[in-house]
Amino acid sequence: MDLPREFEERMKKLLKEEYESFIKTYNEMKTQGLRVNTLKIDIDEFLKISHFKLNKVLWAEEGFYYKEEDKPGKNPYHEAGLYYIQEPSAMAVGTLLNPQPGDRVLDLCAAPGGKSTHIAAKLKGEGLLVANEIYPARSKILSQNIERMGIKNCIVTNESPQKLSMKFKNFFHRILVDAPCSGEGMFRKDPATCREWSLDNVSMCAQRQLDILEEAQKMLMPEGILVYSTCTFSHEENEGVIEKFLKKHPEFTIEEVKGFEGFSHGREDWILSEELSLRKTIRLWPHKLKGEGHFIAVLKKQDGEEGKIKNNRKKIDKKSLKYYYDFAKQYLQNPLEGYFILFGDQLYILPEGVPDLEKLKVVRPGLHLGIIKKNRFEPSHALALSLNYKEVKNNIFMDADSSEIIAYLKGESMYFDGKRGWNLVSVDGYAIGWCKIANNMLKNHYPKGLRWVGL
Ligand SMILES: C[S@@+](CC[C@H](N)C(=O)[O-])C[C@H]1O[C@@H](n2cnc3c(N)ncnc32)[C@H](O)[C@@H]1O
Repeated sequence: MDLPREFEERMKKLLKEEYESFIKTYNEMKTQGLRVNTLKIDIDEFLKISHFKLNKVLWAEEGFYYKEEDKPGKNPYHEAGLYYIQEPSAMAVGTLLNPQPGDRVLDLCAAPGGKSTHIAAKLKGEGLLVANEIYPARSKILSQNIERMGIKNCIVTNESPQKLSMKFKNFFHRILVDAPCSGEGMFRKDPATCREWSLDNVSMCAQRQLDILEEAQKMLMPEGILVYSTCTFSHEENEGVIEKFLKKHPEFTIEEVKGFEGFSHGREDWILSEELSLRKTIRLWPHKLKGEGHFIAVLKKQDGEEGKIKNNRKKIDKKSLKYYYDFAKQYLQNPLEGYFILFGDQLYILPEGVPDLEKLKVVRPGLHLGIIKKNRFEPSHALALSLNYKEVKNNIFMDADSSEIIAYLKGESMYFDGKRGWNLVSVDGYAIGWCKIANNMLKNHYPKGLRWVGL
């Protein structure tokens, strides 16, 4: 790989005798991983049904290395949300954040959603996840990934950290700042980051990271946990940012966390700091473990006030839900219930404990159920992916290695002898989308934007 000269020189100076083994990794293959979505399938069952050649990632029980030839990105199980393709080192962040069912968690820099979907799996459907992304186009991709993984208790916002912190004062039990960074740890995975690297950019990133952390800390409850992570090696963006943050916020301390084989500690000596607790931060190096470069700091807020959040939301008039209930009676074993909310004609169920979202740009205020049309209800793709086939009355089952499932994913209509009306299509028993049956024809409702092309 063609690395920036200044980057190589810096790393040589810092790593000294370790440099040779570090630099050799750039001639090796990048590591690739997938994380089983335990919201939909348990790990043993996944290992039984998938024919991938997988090896365990040490620091994430749901994480596995896969082999390129298995092409897990182009597989019906992927579309059914049975796993998320995630760089193995990145899985350490969810492990160390360690969210508990019932927690309120904020993922402040969330797109495309690797860590958010990991957090959601750990919440096991209980509690609240707010997944935020500042760029509109990226927030849509984040929302799609949340939906594919069948997550019900997540709202997706498209806001700046400043705007969010005005709303959610001292509200979250756990916050993740997976900060935008110079990406030095991802050069093998993403050569574009390598081309864009400069020392000026490193400094700019460090300032932006501090600004983001400043907003994040306002939203954390006392005793809450704030995890800061980057995928870069630069000490300015790692130990440097944490040192500056702690100086300004003595109410935070660095937590001692469970290490895993291959993890290294932070380098306070690289920023000439006497703050020895910086050693408790974690570094993941490609020459010491099977993964790309990462930095993780787990911080705890010792004191402060707990926030009170108002919720003046009016309950929705049940009459406007008539078409939803007609649909649910005809097609679901039991109607999904909860706190309903209508955004225009789009119907959602809000997760529990969501405060008033007024004045925020909300991409997805919870589980999208569908659209209330003039005289009927049309179920959403998100609803399909959040269901188990046992919750639905009409089902169509397809095998993962059948030509039918490929045709379905390509958006084709086909002859099919099934029950009239809406049917849930499943691959090996895992929901993948809707179709409608009429006159022995299957009308395909797999979303246009997700359809497979060129196979
Ligand atoms: C490292 S990526 C996040 C990856 C994500 N957590 C995951 O695991 O899939 C950082 C994200 O921060 C966003 N970002 C950029 N500038 C930002 C800012 N000023 N405030 C908050 N987020 C920002 C980027 O658009 C990007 O999506």
